[in-house]
Amino acid sequence: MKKKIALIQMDVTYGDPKVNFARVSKRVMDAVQTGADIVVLPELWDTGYDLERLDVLADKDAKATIEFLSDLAKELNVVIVGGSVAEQADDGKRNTMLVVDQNGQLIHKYSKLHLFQLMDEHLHLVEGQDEADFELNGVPSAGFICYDIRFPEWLRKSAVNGAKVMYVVAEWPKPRIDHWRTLLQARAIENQCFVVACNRAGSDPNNEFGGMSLVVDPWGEIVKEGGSEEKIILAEIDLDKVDEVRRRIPVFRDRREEWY
Ligand SMILES: O=C(O)CCC(=O)C(=O)O
Repeated sequence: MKKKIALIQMDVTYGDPKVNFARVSKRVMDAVQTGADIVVLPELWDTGYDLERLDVLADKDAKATIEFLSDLAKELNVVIVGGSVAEQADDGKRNTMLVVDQNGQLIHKYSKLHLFQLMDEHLHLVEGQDEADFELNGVPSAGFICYDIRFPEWLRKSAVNGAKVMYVVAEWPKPRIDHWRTLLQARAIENQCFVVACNRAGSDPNNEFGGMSLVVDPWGEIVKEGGSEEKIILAEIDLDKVDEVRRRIPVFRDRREEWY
């Protein structure tokens, strides 16, 4: 089964959801023109890392964002792996991923499990308590947010549960972009699945972001990769490759679970 996926490697205007919603609308329309079945947005595409002002900026229960993404998905008949947005939940603010299908149904909501202290997330956000796994039109999938990829055991859990595609959304800074690429390739190789990773471009008052969104296949080969600028990256993936690689080197059969 083949799927066309567009990664929207976009800039994010700091602390200005209105501008960012308009930008996403336009970019998703452009992505659909390229023939994509699935579009992927980056992390915190609504507010950027303006964490100090989340009291006024965060979306209550992500309600307005869910409505916006659902309408867009339904109108354009496309799945949106909606990056993440700043959510005002009952117990605090969260960095929350939303996935809507082509009918506009919300099929997954996941708040970032591992907060990144280097960018002060722990001072402003509460940790997520959600599972990463979801099923997208019959395909076992999982979603992760940025720093999550430094925790291989967290992604492994989803692979053991059967995930064939792992979506990663990020605002990953340029100075550590080599880590980004290496970690994503490693996660794809060890879990023998597709890794579809969308990072933002541009900069904010504190960081320059690295772009380099990429799609890695279950053998670790790079299917498509962006540069550092704003860009829509279109990749075609063949899901049969997951079973092919898992048959060739049956890592999941050979695991010695009793030892770890
Ligand atoms: O782990 C890193 O180096 C970057 C993580 C990050 O930027 C984030 O989680 O927002």
